[in-house]
Amino acid sequence: MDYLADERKKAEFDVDEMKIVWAGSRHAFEVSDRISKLVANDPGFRKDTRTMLARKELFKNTLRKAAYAWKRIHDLHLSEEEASRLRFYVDEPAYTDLHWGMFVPAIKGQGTDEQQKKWLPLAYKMQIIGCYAQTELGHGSNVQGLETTATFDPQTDEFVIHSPTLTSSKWWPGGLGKVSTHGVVYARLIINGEEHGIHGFIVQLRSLEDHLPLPGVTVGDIGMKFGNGAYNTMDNGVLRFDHVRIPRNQMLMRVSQVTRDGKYKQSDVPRQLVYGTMVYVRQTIVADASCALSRAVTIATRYSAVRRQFGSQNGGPETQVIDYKTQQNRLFPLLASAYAFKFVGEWLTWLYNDVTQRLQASDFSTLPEAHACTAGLKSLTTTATADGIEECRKLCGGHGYLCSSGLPELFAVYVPACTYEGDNTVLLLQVARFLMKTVSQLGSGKKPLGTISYMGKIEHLMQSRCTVQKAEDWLKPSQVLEAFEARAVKMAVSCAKNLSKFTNPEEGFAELSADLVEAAVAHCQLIVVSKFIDKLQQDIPGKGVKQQLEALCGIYYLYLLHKHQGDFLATSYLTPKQAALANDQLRALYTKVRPNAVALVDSFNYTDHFLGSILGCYDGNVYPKLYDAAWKDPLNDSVVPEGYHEYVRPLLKQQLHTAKL
Ligand SMILES: CCCCCCCCCCCCCCCCCCCCCCC/C=C/C(=O)SCCNC(=O)CCNC(=O)[C@H](O)C(C)(C)COP(=O)(O)OP(=O)(O)OC[C@H]1O[C@@H](n2cnc3c(N)ncnc32)[C@H](O)[C@@H]1OP(=O)(O)O
Ligand SMILES: Cc1cc2nc3c(=O)[nH]c(=O)nc-3n(C[C@H](O)[C@H](O)[C@H](O)COP(=O)(O)OP(=O)(O)OC[C@H]3O[C@@H](n4cnc5c(N)ncnc54)[C@H](O)[C@@H]3O)c2cc1C
Repeated sequence: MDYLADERKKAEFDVDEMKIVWAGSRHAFEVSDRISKLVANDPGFRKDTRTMLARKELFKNTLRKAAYAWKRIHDLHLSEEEASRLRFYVDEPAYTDLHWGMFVPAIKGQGTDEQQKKWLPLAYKMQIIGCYAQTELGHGSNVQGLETTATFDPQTDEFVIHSPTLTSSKWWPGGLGKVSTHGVVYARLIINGEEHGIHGFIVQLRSLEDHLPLPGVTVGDIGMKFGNGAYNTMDNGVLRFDHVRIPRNQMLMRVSQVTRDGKYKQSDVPRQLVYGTMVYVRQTIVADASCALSRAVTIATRYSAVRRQFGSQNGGPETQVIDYKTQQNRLFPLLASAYAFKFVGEWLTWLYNDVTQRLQASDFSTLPEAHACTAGLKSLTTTATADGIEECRKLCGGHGYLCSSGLPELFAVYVPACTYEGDNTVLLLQVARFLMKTVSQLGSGKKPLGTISYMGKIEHLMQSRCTVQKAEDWLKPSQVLEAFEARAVKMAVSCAKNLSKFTNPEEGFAELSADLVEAAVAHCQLIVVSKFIDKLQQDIPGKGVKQQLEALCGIYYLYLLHKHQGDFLATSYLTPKQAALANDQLRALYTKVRPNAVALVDSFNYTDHFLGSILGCYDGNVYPKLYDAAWKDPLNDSVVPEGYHEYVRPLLKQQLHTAKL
C-alpha cells in the first residue's frame, strides 16, 4: 500500500519530465534509472548492516564490494558513464574513489604524453592501484609548507624521496592505508641543494607480488573516523619514506622538468597546474553536493508528510508536520537548494571542460576564474549540504536520530567534504583574493568577464536602489539579480577600501579576513542564484515543470535574502519594508510548493536501496518498518542481554547498608 498516494495525487506537474530535468537529459535519466535498479536488486551490494559492523569486517566487506563492482562492470561491458553511476548507487566510499578520482586525473593532468602512455594503461586495468598523497601530519592547507623532500641524485639519475620529520609523514590520503600499490606523492624538489617548490612524483609503495611495503616505506591506516560505517570503509593512511629511490622519469613533468644533467626547466604552462587535480575534484564535489542534499531532503519530506502531531479536530487525523509553516521554512529552502546546486554543478562542469580545452590550446586566461569558482562553490555547497543533512535529521524528530533513518551515516560520510579538497574557509579566502584583485584592476581598462562581469557595472550598482513595491515584484529575475549583484559588489568594495588603509596588504588581509569571507560568500551565492535563473531561461518541457522550478528558484533566493537581510540592508540597497515584502513572497511560495513537495522529491528517482532509510521509503509505510527493524537489531537476539548476570543482577540483589539511599 502506498501511504503517500494522496500526496502524489496532489502534484501539479509532470514528475517524469522533472526526472529528466534532474538527471540532465533523457539519456542520463535512462542510464541512471537502469543502473540504480541493477544495484538495488543485487544482494552483492547490500548495505543495511553497515553501521553495525566492526571496522575490520566493514573494511573487508568494502574490498569485496569493490572487487564485485569491478567484475560487474566488466561482465556487463559497462561504459564509463554507466560505471560511474554504478559507483554512485553502490554508495560506499572506497579506495577506488581515489584511484579513479585523483590518481588517474593527476597523471592525466600533470604527466607528459610519455608518462601517460606508460602509467595510464596499468591504472585503467587496475593492475596498479593509486592514491593521492599530498597532505602531511603537519600541513594540509598550506601546500607550500609540505616537508617531504625529493632530492635529485645526478649519479644515479634518481630522486630520493624522504620524510625528514615526524610532521612530514603523509597523513590522510584515502586508499593509502591498506590498498594502494602506488601514489602520486607531493614533495619539495631539491636539485644541487636548491629548492624548486612542490612537485608530484609517482612512487611505488607496495610490492605487486606480496603487497608488502617496499624497502624504506612505512605505511598503515590512521584509525577510526567519525560515525558508524560512514567513511570508515576508506583506508585513510599514514606514510613515511626513508630515502626511497625512484627513477627521474617518475616526476610528473608536464609543468616542469628535470633534465638528465640536473637542470630545472619550466614549461610555458602556469605552475598552478600542479594544483590541477584539486580543481577537477572540487568541481566533482560541487556536482555531488546536490545528490547528498536531495537524498536527505527526500527522507525528511516523505517522513514529514507521514508524520502527524497535534491539531486533531473532532476526532479527525492530526496535522501532517509538513503543514507547519516552521517545518516548511526549514525544509523547503533545502529542497530548493538541492535543485539550485544541481544546476550550478552542471554549469561548473561546463566551465571546467571549457578551461581544460583552453589550457590544451595554451590559453590560460580563465584559470584564475576557474580556480575561484571551483574553490568558492565547493565551499558554499558543501557547507550548506552538511548543515542541510543535519537539519533534515532534526526535521525527522527523534526517529531521525536512529541509524535506520539513514541520516546519521549520511551526515558522517558527507561532513568531511567541508574539509577535504581544501578547508572551506581557506577556499573562501582564495575567492576573496580573486575578488580583491578584480576590484583593484577595475580602473585599469581590463574588462571583468564571466562570473565577475557584474563588477563592470560597479558605478551603477553602487548607486542603484531596489524598486520593489509589492511582494510579487520579487519574482522578477532582473530585480533579484540586481539585488544580489549590488550586495556582492558593495561588500567587495567595502573590503577593498578597508584593505587600502593598511600599509602592509598581507597584514590587512589577515585582519579583515572574516569580512573577506563574507564578501566571498555573497559572490558565490550570486553565482548560484544567477545560474538557477539562467536555467529557467531554457526551454523546459512538461506540464507545470517550469512553474515548479520557478517557485523553487524564488524560494532559494528569497530565503538567502531573508537570512542575509543584514547585508542587504547594510549596503542600503533595500529598505526594511522591501525586505518584509520579500518574506511575504517567500511564504506565498511555500504554499505553492507544499502540494508538490512529495512529487518534487520523487523526481530525484532514488531507489529505497540508495536512500537506505526507513523514514524515506517510497511507500511511506514507516511505523511497521521501524518496529520490525528494532527487533532485528543484534541486541535483541537474546531477551536477557549478555552481561546481565555479571553486572545487572548483582546490583539488583545487593543489600544496601543505608535503607534511606
Ligand atoms: C565499494 C564500491 C566500489 C565501486 C567501484 C567502482 C569502480 C569504478 C568506478 C569508476 C568511477 C569513478 C568514481 C570517481 C569518484 C571521484 C570522487 C572523488 C572523491 C574525492 C574524495 C576526496 C578525498 C580528498 C582528497 C584531498 O583532500 S587531497 C588534498 C587537498 N588539499 C587541499 O585542497 C589543500 C588546500 N590548499 C590549497 O589548495 C593551496 O595551497 C592554497 C589554495 C591554499 C594556496 O595557498 P598559497 O597562498 O600558498 O598559494 P600558492 O603560493 O601556492 O599559489 C598562489 C597562486 O596560485 C593560485 N592558485 C592556488 N590554487 C590554485 C588552483 N588549484 N588552481 C589554479 N590556481 C591556483 C592562487 O590564486 C594564487 O594566484 P595569484 O598569485 O594570481 O594570486
Ligand atoms: C576524510 C578525509 C579524506 C582526505 N583525503 C585526502 C587524500 O586523499 N589525500 C590528501 O592528500 N589529503 C586528504 N585529506 C586531507 C585534507 O585535504 C586536509 O585535511 C584539508 O586540506 C585541510 O587541511 P588541514 O587538515 O591542514 O587543516 P588546517 O589548515 O590545519 O585547518 C585547521 C583550521 O585552521 C583554519 N585555517 C588554516 N589556514 C588558515 C588561514 N590561512 N586563514 C584562516 N584560517 C585558516 C581552517 O579554516 C581550520 O579551521 C583528507 C581529509 C579528510 C578529512
